[in-house]
Amino acid sequence: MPLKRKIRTTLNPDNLIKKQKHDSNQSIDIPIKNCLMWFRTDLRIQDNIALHKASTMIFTKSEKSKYVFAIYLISPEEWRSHDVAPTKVDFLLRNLKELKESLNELNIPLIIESVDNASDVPGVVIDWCKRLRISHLFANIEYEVDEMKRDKQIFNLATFNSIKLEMLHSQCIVNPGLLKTKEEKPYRVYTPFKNSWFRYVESDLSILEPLPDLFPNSKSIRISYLETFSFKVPSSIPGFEISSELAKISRLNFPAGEQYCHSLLSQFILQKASKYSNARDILSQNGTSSLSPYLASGIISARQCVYKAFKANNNKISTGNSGIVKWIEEIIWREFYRQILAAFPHVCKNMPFKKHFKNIEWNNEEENFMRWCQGKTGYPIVDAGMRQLNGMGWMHNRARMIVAMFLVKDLLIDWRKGERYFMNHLIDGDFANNNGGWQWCASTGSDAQPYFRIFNPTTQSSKFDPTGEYIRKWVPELKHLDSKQIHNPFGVLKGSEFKKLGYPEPIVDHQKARIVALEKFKNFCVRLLPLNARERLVNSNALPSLFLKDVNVPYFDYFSFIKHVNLPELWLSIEEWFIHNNQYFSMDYGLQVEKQLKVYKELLKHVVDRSESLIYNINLEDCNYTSFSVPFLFDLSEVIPKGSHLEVLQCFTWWPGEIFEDFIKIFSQVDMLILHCKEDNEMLANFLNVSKGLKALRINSTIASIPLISNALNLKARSLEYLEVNAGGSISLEIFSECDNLECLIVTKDDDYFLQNIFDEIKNMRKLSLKDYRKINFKDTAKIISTTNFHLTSLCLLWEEESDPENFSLLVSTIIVHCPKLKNLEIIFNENSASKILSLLCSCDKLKNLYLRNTKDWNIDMWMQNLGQVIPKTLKSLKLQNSFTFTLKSLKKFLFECERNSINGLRFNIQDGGYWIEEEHINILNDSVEKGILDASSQTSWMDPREFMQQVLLVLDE
Ligand SMILES: Cc1cc2nc3c(=O)[nH]c(=O)nc-3n(C[C@H](O)[C@H](O)[C@H](O)COP(=O)(O)OP(=O)(O)OC[C@H]3O[C@@H](n4cnc5c(N)ncnc54)[C@H](O)[C@@H]3O)c2cc1C
Repeated sequence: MPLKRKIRTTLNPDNLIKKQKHDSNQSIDIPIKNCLMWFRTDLRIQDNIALHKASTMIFTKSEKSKYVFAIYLISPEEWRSHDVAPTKVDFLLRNLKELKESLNELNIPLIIESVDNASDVPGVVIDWCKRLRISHLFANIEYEVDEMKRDKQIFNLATFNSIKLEMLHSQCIVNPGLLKTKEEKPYRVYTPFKNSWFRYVESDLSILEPLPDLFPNSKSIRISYLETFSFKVPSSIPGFEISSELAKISRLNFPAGEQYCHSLLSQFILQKASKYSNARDILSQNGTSSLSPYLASGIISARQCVYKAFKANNNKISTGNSGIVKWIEEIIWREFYRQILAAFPHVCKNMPFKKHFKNIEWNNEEENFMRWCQGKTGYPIVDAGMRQLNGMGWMHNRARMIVAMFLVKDLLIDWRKGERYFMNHLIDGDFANNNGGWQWCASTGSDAQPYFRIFNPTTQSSKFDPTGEYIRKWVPELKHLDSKQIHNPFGVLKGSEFKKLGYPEPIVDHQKARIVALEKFKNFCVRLLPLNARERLVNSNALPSLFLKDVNVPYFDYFSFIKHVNLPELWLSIEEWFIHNNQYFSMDYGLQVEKQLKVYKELLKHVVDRSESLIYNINLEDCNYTSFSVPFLFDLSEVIPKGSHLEVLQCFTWWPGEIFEDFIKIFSQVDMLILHCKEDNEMLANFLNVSKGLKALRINSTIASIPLISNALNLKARSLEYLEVNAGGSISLEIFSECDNLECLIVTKDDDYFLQNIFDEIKNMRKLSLKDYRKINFKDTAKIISTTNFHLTSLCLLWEEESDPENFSLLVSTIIVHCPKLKNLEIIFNENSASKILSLLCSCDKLKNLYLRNTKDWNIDMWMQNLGQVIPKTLKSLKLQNSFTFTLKSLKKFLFECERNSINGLRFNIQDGGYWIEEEHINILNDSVEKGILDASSQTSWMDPREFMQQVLLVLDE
């Protein structure tokens, strides 16, 4: 029997609403007497759906003797069991006072009653209903499991007492449960949820409009029910007291009341929202809205927030000002986590969203946990975050992510302990967001960080608190440190200086902790057909126990296996590996085995189902078209949705046309293409003709004429931004004269055509690379460079033979004049041109990477000694081909000059190790690494399609 997921349908909020409707259809309509509004996490009068409904019901009946009452129950036991922070209770009480006053102006009394036992809550509400002659009880839904259980009891009690309970959705703009995947399932991944959310709201923008103002009660209520106006809001609750200092800070940072909250929102939208995209991550900047306490307690609705943003964004919601859209997307995260809570109630029961993570063995070392809580871990950024939480009851989002990740991945402490500590201290403690945030950081949640992504706290610190201002504010022991020392004082300062700070040493070594964490988590995210997935399937009788053998590639019949496997369950175990692989699904190597393909295809279906926004990366280079992989590839259109986005396609032109016919049905866009041309292919040409895009193209190994493909590429030429031609011969290169937008051109193997045509108009060129040229000379190259309009940042000029030595000075002076932004230079030179290279270096004051090459062995002793004097301070990497040799003396002189010239952290690399290098060379180099002049490094040359894509992006994003 396959595994079945148990879902507790009775606690689904929509079921509760359906039940209300069902029961009310069956009972006689209850005559309206008075209405009671039960406030819970919705302490506002504006845009409060339940309150509005109650008020409208009384007003439309226009009966002066019928009224709306309001009630709030103080329930310390419930608060304790949900770890509500004292500072949040204080905030609630302050807001209750404001709410009471606002209601008072509408002649609505607010009854406040304390209930000692949580189980008494339903009875107390119904008692009040009886006392006040309530016929209709209104409340907004709370999605947590305990709250839903409580409301179910109230519903039964109310029905028994002939009171109609109306529960309404008011926490979200798009109610949980409304948006579903194509398979009618709740979303588990944020991005498709967000896209669907935008589509839904954009289809009817009136959803965003807040409700109109409330109708007041008739003043006569003050005569008939005077005593109900006399309730007082207590100023504190025993067991939830806070220190006077925290009370002061809390009042200063988070004043109470709807009015204040709306002025905060307006100020944010007016002054900060447009810069939100960048400012939101900088810890010392007050770049976020600080509205979370108000949203968490319902002082403001999400709809009011988004409506204001929408108006400021010229009535746009998913487009327009990027800062505003980003902010709206954060509110959508809030909606996402609420729908997760409603659809997967097991998250409320201390369970990870991905249940297979429940068996991780945590270290849970109490001492480490205490130090984390107190902000004494020795990692300044973590400590600053925790001290901000302890000091003001709130923490910046970036800091929340850093400290949470640190607790789980560096200290290997159960995320639930952190989640609880947060709830116990946050003024904005909100179960859905907190649980979602923690599970995201712990990699156990819906759309969580993959387990192998572990924040380095020191890097995070220098990136998001570059000046150290945030750390200085919260960790005063470090306030005198400069912006370099402050992120890692233990690593940077001398022992004695560090001791003087009175600040703790790091409790763990991040690098070691990272490795341990990876091992721990890896057990839960195994590769194809993982043991634990097999175990689960065996335990649930989905598979016979012979499948339990711990072998990497199990020897069993995949076909019968697949019949037994419950793929959605298996999917849970391997989802990290697929989906979080940068959102790319790569169909490459390992496709040869028919049975494996079958599994692969089934899994692909599940990958696709779970991520609408999946981007495909197809590498057909390794496929053998006589093998089984072909039928599988022909079927792709059954699996991959129409209109999908193909980011990189790597293929041979001799692949069967049917494959490309399939691609035409599926992909509407191809961004990058790596083409191995051997012959023409009509279907591939058709596919290129109908697909949009094509920013980058690499052509390899042309030996035959390919007019159809050439024509297709011709039409794409205008959009090309990156072009790499590693093919000589018969490809028709005329197309490239159309490449007006080209930013990067790499040509190996020459073709006369380039000389005459392509270089006329390359004004946008930022990277130019000419390799293995025979016919081109320095003069022509200089001419080409002079047309690039001063944009070039990378230049690579490699010839097999130097064909034009006399024009080398012209080339160098052209580079000097026309390449003021040059950052990367790769060039061949010899004895004759050596001095020119030195003068070139003198003028390249932005150079970062320099690769010097030669085609034959050459001793560069003299030259090397001068090199240290001229290399720019910006240089970070110097590579020499191993055909250059030099003595120890010149190496020392070079390093001495580098030191004198204040060169720091230069990566010095002799390609392929340099076979002539002796031990003494190595010792000298190591010495310089220790002194900080050099930085050790290595290099690789192999490049797979993913790297190709990264290289393209790097050039285009520069
Ligand atoms: C480990 C962890 C725990 C968290 N615990 C809580 C919590 O208990 N309560 C809480 O409200 N938020 C929580 N968050 C989310 C987020 O950190 C806060 O909402 C945000 O810092 C509040 O500041 P702001 O109001 O200035 O946010 P803004 O950046 O101005 O965002 C506006 C609103 O969008 C919502 N929002 C923003 N980011 C998120 C997010 N990542 N997830 C869900 N909603 C978001 C919040 O309601 C927020 O008020 C947590 C995040 C993490 C990583």
